[in-house]
Parts: sequence; structure tokens; C-alpha cells
Amino acid sequence: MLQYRLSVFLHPTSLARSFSSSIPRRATAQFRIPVIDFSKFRASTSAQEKKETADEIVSAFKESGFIYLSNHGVDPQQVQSTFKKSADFFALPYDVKRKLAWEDPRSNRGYVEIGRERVTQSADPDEIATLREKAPDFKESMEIGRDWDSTWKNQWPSETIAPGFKQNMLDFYETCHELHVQIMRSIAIGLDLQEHFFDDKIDEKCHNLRLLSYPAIKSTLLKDEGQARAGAHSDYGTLTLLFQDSVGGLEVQNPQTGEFIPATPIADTIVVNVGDLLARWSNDVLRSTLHRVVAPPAQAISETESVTPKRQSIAFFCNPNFSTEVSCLPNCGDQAKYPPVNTGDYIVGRLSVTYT
Ligand SMILES: O=C(O)CCC(=O)C(=O)O
Ligand SMILES: [Fe+2]
Repeated sequence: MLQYRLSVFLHPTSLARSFSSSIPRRATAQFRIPVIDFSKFRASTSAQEKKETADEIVSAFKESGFIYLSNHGVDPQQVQSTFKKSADFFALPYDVKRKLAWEDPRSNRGYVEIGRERVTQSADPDEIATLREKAPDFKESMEIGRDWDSTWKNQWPSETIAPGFKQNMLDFYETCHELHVQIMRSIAIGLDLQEHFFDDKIDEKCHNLRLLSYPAIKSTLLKDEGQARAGAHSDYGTLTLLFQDSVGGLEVQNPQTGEFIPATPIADTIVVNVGDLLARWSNDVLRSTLHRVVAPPAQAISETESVTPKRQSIAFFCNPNFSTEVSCLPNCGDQAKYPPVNTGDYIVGRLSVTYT
């Protein structure tokens, strides 16, 4: 992974502070994706010290719903090898990948070719179908779920075709699950709940590891109305852990102004954002924020044409246990805004309208 290093603690807009001290104050104050150092939280036995980090995380999730997490404890070599195995997988012939095709939202496992998904905020299946036809997301993905499910099986490529792929992804899945537990503990503390409040509600690893590949594309094709690498959407679960390469293109919407702000890659950090179920669990105290992937600065290939470079990212979508009932948490207002919902029903419902 070639990411450029930025020594900033706050990442307010497309321009990091260290790049420019001339950003108007108002512009930077409005919307921030802070870089939060997780090392103390992980190492400390002092409740006070843990609370300081927890408060930082919860206050960022209340404001923007997005943070960059640094010193998160995930070995950079593991991240790098996951990116490499992912790139090798997407480089396989289409005929090989096609045999591993994603088939069912209840399974949510397998290879998704370009054009099959159109992420959007709409809940109307007809509207989504129209959007998908007009402007499908320009990406392919490989979806991996927990491997021991009795009903749904992961669509692994064979060892001969993709040596080490399966073991790498299983190990990475575990690593991300453990980080999810840690961050949820910090959220519990930040919401003045007992530190282990979420533990038994998120221990069945009902997550989804998504390897993403955005192929290089002529920039003109991304300029059409509504067309993006991934359309504006929010995520469905508790938290998303997003690992991105150095290309850029992820943008996050400032809910106050509607403006999309680049979430520029910062080396060795993980972008962590709140999903819809956690927002709902917290009665909207924590914010699930719209985001999208657009073209980063293009490279010219001729006098008249330019090409948007390929991009890779890895999203780990964390969920509560599918049996967990999500209903308004303590300390999140007197009046519940939403009726209780079963996690499995909710996630499968959201997935079934976004795919073709
Ligand atoms: O590729 C990215 O940076 C973001 C992907 C994303 O938001 C998603 O798959 O939900
Ligand atoms: Fe997303």
C-alpha cells in the first residue's frame, strides 16, 4: 500500500492543516474527520484514560460520524498482504470470478461484478432499479461472511487459483472483529454505559468483509449525471472499518451544508464510520453520514482524454449478532424515535434492494 504520510491530528477538509494555514477558520471548524489515537485506550487499565479517548470518539461520531483511527493495533503487514491478495483475486480471469458469483442477500457472499450494485439512500426498489440501469456503481467486489455458518457458505476461489487467499481473509476477518469489539467498548464508555455493554450483542461475528476494486476508467464516463464509483449512501450496520489505498476519492457529506468533503487517505489509519443500525440504536445521537466514492484527480492520456486511476479499498462492515434486537439505548433520550428491529431482518432487507 502506497499511502502518503500526513502528520496531522485533525483532518478537517480536503486540505490537511499542515498543507495550508490559510484555510478560512469557518470552513475548517464546520466539519472535521478527526484523527484519533487509539493506543492509550488499548493499553490502559485506567478508567479515566480510557474515558478520554472514548469521549473523543463519541463526540466525533456525534458530529460527523467519521474518524480516522491511528495506532489501532492492526499490523500494517497484515493490511498490506490483504490488499495484495485482493489485487491478485481481482486480476483473475472474469470466467473464474463469475463462478463465485454473489447470489442471495441472506448470504451476502461472493463476487459482485461491475454494475450489479447501486448503493443509494433510496428505499424504493423501482427507483433503485432505474438508478442501477442508468448509473451503476463502477466497481467490483468480493464479499466474505463468517465462514462457519451452517446455511451460507463463502465462495472461496480454489487454493490452486488463489493460494493463501482464504487463510489471509479469515485471519483479517478475526482481526477486524476484535477491533470492532474494542471500538464498541469505547462507544459504551463514551455513552456512559458499562464498558462491556455491547459485548454479548456483537460476539457472533455476523460481519461482512468486502474487498473492493475500482478499475481504471476514462474520466468522461464518471462525469455523467449521477455516476460515481460508488453512489452516495450510508452503511447499514454498527461501524465500518475502511482501509483505503493512496488514490483517494472517498467523500463524506457535511450534514449541515450538504457539501461533500474528501476523506483523503492518511497512511496507517483506518477510516471508521457509524452505520445506520448504530445510529438507530443510539436514537440518532451517533450519526450515520452519507458518503460516496468519486473520481480522484485524473491522469491525462491524450490531449482530449484523461483516465481515472484504479483504486482498491477494503471495507469491514460490522454488525450486531443477527439475533440482537436493536432498540433505543439507555442514555440516548427519553423518547425512542424508532421501533425495535431485529438485526438480521434489517440487514437482509437493506441488501435485497441494492443488488440485482
Ligand atoms: O471504497 C471506499 O472508500 C468506500 C466504500 C464504501 O463506502 C462502501 O462500500 O460502503
Ligand atoms: Fe459505505
